Amino acid sequence: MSTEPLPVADGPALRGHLRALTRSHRPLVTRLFLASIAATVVGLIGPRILGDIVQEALGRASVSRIDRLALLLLLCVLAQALLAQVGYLTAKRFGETALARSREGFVTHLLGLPSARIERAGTGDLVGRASRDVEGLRLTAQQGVPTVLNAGATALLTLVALFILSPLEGVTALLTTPLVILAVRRYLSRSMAAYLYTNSCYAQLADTLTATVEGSAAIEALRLGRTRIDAADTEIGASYRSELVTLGLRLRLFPVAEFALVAPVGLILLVGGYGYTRGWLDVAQITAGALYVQQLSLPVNQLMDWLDKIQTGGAALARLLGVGLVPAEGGGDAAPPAEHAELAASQVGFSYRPGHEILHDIDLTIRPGERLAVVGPSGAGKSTLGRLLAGISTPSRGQVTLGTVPLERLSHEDLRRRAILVTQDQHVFVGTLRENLELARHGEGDEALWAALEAVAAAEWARALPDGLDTKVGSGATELNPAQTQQLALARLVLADPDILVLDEATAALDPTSARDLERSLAGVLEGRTVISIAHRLNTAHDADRIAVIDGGRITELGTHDELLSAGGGYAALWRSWHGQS
Ligand SMILES: Nc1ncnc2c1ncn2[C@@H]1O[C@H](COP(=O)(O)OP(=O)(O)OP(=O)(O)O)[C@@H](O)[C@H]1O
Repeated sequence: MSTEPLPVADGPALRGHLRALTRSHRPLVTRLFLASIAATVVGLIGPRILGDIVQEALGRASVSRIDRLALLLLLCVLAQALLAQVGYLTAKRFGETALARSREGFVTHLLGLPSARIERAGTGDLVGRASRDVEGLRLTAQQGVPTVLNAGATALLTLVALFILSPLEGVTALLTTPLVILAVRRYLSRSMAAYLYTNSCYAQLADTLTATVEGSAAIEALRLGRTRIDAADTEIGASYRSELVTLGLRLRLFPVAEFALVAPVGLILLVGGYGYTRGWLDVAQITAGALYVQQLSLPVNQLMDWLDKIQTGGAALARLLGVGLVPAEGGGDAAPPAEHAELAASQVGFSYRPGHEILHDIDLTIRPGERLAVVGPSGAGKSTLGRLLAGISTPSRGQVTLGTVPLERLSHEDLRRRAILVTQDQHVFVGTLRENLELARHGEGDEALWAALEAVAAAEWARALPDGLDTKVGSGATELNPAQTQQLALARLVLADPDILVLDEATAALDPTSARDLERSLAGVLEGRTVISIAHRLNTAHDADRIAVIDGGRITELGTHDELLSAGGGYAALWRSWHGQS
């Protein structure tokens, strides 16, 4: 199945996000820079003092003067360690805050994603972003940001100190810099795309593995094991090749960087020696200069090392921010229509893929409190129509309105209060039975929760649970069977108390007797609400006020059971054959 990955934020969007983050944490960033600058400045005094000690020793100065200089040197080292620690902790705090904000933004956008868009993206893409990318960003934010900010400030200030000490030595230290700039530019021009590609390869691999695990029963039945292994091998091969590309980029960068760091120390000594013979430099300057250049290698090495990991973190952040580029669904701000408004579809068409319309020209008005059954052959478009009438999907053309308001213009909360879809695929969340019920409506007392369970004939088994409402249910705890899971979903629906219910084969997971029992007990609960039942048992249709027959994505018949029977069309034939059989 072809997927359409979620978007990825581009460079300007990424920079905008980082700028906004920095602006919103200005005091923290200011403290970070002040601490880094202070640590570096104090650190730069050390080599200078060491140079003076050498100079004094050569000049046969008194031992007490050298002692004083040594004590000063010790104080400088201690002060530098202390300030560097403050800088590192501040940077870590900034990194953690940035990580938390990015994660929160990601989760918020994720929850607002239209379900149809998630389906098109495939689970692997989302799982990859939520796991591998979040982890990549965590590493960068927790370790990379503090290291890079500190190392950057240290390298810059060390260079400034070198120029103040001796411009000749400063220029000498920069002789190999163009080489590094060229290598880094070459690396950066390719690395972001390469890391993005690597991440997408892993997402594709996760997709294939997830689909294999989910479909394991079908794969075993159809003997498709070899095909799935081959598919996974292909994805692993692509991931491996993408890793080779990024490894090649790193292998071309690091040797150049190493040379560019080692060479200036030798150059400074050469130039220093020549300068000393010509009287341009003294021994203190040469000693301090060589130590500064040596001192530069640690932050520059750290920067080089993290350049790579920052790219991975940047690619991860671009993918996390990309989720926010998909317009959220149900974000409408229209005023909710009056209670018990009419639900109407007018000239509705719907396509999952452009150019492949599934529903055509649907015109349907459902009165408040009406019970409508939707029947038709498999693949006719019944579930799709149910999703449109519950506001889960938005029509590709035409409108579904509640009163006068199109459903997509209602806010999430208003829509959830007014229309709910219940399908046969229900989920038990890991937690207590109470928590599972409270998902529908928070803060209800036990009485209301039991009344809801009672309404769907679930109270008996719920009371038999070891801790009643406080029993842990779901995977790894007390497992509920399909019938109980469905009853739990219906109990949630009773609590949510919407005007409109769309039941998409909601009782299909139950055996016929339990289904009929449940439908009977639900009848009281459904009283007064608009109910659209997508039915595969024709008795549901028989009990409805009206029946819509869908065939080939169109409403082919619409009327009461008796009207459709006397019309002698497809429904009448279906009813006769079903009734004959039963
Ligand atoms: N997520 C999807 N992406 C692409 N096509 C889809 C998707 N869901 C359904 N379809 C296609 O849309 C058409 C209508 O599907 P739908 O599930 O609405 O029919 P249905 O009448 O409810 O079928 P059934 O009774 O078998 O559930 C089918 O051809 C189906 O393959």
